[in-house]
Amino acid sequence: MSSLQATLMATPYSGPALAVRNVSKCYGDVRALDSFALEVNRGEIFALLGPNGAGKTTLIRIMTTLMRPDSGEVLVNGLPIGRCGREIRRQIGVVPQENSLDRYLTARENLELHARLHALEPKRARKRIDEVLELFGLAARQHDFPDTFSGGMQRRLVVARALVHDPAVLFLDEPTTGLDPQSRRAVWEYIRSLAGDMTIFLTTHYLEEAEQLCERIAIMDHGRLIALGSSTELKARLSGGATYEIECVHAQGAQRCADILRTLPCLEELSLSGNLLTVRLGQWECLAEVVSALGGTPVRRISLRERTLEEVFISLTGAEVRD
Ligand SMILES: Nc1ncnc2c1ncn2[C@@H]1O[C@H](COP(=O)(O)OP(=O)(O)OP(=O)(O)O)[C@@H](O)[C@H]1O
Repeated sequence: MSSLQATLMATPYSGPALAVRNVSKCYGDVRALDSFALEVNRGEIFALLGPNGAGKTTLIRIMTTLMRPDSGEVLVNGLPIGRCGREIRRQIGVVPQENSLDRYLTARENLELHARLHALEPKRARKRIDEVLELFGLAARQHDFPDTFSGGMQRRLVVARALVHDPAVLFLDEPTTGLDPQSRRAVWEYIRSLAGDMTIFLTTHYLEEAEQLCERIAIMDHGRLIALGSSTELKARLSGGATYEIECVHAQGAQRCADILRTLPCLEELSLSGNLLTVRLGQWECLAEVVSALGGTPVRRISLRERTLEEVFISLTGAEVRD
């Protein structure tokens, strides 16, 4: 162990779990990360979102010591990736996009192999493997081969494997891609149950997943951080007033209302589908004007349409499909 490692490990660390400072990485002409910066607090569940090709996997590969950045600094629990790779690998758990289980080993043997790779003392390994099998609802199937498992069970086994050595920071790269809604929710429950001491960093294409699990969400695109905050904070960034749905009892009434509402100065957008009107107002204060403009038209419901994280994501990263 170098003197730097010894000094860093001897000092109690109270800073962020992850600190990424001014990191750039190019593949030939492609700039995957461009002066990227981010801090993740200890014990936080944090999501990184971005369209295909935004640079998420590159960033995870750098933070998990699988790749060196061209420039910039990355600290994991205060340890610099360039000089303390081995110690960092001891402190992190990684759930890659692909399941990468050994199909010729049983579920338990997969966990035992991981424990040996991390040089866990056998008695401690046995206890820990029993714990994670129990925690992830896999104890009854521990002697079966992963090929006989459902997609959800295989994913749970991969997460369980990443936890065998009790990491301080857990990286999950698209943890629930390809799972049905029930299995996805089950994985969420397990992830939630880990929250507390462990820092969890996940990437996902499911915006609901980020919203359900994470205290803070970062959105990146073209290798840069473009937004950061809680889902409520991110939604509040969307400008453009308030959107209401007005459900009339009859389609004729909706058409008549649409004609009247179109004359109001505060109306920014209106769409009509059958008996449902969707109106965007410059300010929510104009709702009273809208209600009085409806006159005596029979209306079943007027409701505020909440902004979604997807709207924030699309407004920041554009609507075009990436290759
Ligand atoms: N080994 C590589 N060689 C060349 N270009 C690469 C390599 N790996 C990634 N890239 C490019 O770098 C950019 C960032 O890729 P990266 O895989 O980090 O994005 P991502 O956000 O993880 O995408 P996805 O959501 O599709 O997994 C993309 O333009 C990608 O084509």
